[in-house]
Amino acid sequence: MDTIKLVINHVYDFVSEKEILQQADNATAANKALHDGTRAGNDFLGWVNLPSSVTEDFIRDIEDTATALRTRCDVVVVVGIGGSYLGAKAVIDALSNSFDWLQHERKDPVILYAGNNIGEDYLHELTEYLKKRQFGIINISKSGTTTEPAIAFRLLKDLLVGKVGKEEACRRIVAITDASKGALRTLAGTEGYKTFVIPDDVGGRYSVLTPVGLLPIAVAGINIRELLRGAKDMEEATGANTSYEVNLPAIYAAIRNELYRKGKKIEILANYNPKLHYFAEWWKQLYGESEGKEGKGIFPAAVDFTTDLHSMGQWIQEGERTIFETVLSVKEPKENVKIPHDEANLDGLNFLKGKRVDEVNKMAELGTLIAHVDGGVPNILIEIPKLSEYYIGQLIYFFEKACGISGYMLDVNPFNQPGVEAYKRNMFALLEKPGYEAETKAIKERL
Ligand SMILES: O=P(O)(O)OC[C@H]1O[C@H](O)[C@H](O)[C@@H](O)[C@@H]1O
Repeated sequence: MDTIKLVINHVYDFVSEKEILQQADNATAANKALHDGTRAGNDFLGWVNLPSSVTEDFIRDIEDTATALRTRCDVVVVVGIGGSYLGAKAVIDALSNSFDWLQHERKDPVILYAGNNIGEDYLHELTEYLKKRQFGIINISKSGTTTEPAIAFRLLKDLLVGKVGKEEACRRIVAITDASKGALRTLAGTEGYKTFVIPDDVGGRYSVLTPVGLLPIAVAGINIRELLRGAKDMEEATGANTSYEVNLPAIYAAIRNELYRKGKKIEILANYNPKLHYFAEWWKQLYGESEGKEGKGIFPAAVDFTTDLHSMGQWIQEGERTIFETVLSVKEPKENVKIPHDEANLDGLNFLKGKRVDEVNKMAELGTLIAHVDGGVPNILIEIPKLSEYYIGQLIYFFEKACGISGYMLDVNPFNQPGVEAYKRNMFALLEKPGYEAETKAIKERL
């Protein structure tokens, strides 16, 4: 299999090869536990064999539904928060033209997002824009009770029904939620929306290869078969019996845990391709919610280079030495752009004439890697041959698998997120939600 590569020699000044090898048993046991279901959170392991268990009927259903939405809509709004939108946005942004929404004579609908914030102006501006468009909605919520998407969906549904009538609106709304529980399931049943199920044993942040990610991705015109093929190949290459030396997620998980033990408390995921910005946002949720608990866990941060070398670069080079970097390096860009000659040469850059822009980017990447390692920042490199469905599929499964292994090596349950409830309880108490009377009284006394 042609594959993404893990380059680890730039951590050796901080964690030795021997120390990495010493983690073989731990990492392999953690990987095995994900397959055997013998550790905490074993009711949320549906993602482990997901790529290899997808059926042709399922893919067709997704593709047919996507075609129906594509036929009726110029714009499709993905309503969801956290794991219910980040995976789709990560993949769509990685594989689409950067100026996608500005293209005229489009063949694919524009994908917009709502329900991932409670911004009043955002919702106003979105609904104003949609008044003039033929739009549809993919409403995604695993629990079916999350406040942010529920508010956005109320507004968008009202707008759509008012614009095209109940019957047509029903053809343009798809709900993706739990098989039986939650308000969204009930609503979809009453209204007769087309629905897809988020499997019980797949948590939100591991759900990009379920309809949660696949439907919006297919609507955007991206090949989900290739995405799944990449993920499946990575699933096969990282099975329970794969030996540690060639098990990329196990090695990555082991290194980051060793670095953490040595005081590297923050991991910065860096990219040199602006299309990967949201991939890092997806990764942040995956690792942040999975590992940040019980007073433990690496803090996942992200930067876009070279953009952020002109802002965060100073901190990374010379700030507190508690960080390490994981760099996403895309080998081959899709296009070929050469730097032109300039007669006046006022910027002094004629020495670059005729060189590809990517050559400059690659030298910035190499120069930064050397500078950061010299400055005390260990670097892990993930080489991606090119941004394609197939390799993004590999990368998704790689990071999911590594996250499960890493969480078990840290001795936490990587599949729950109890801490997320704290703000919700306070918000509901402050909003005087029925049933929260005692909490309302208690919180108001503190104000
Ligand atoms: O899909 P939903 O149930 O609406 O949840 C959406 C998101 O919000 C929750 O509060 C969790 O912290 C996330 O893990 C989840 O992805």
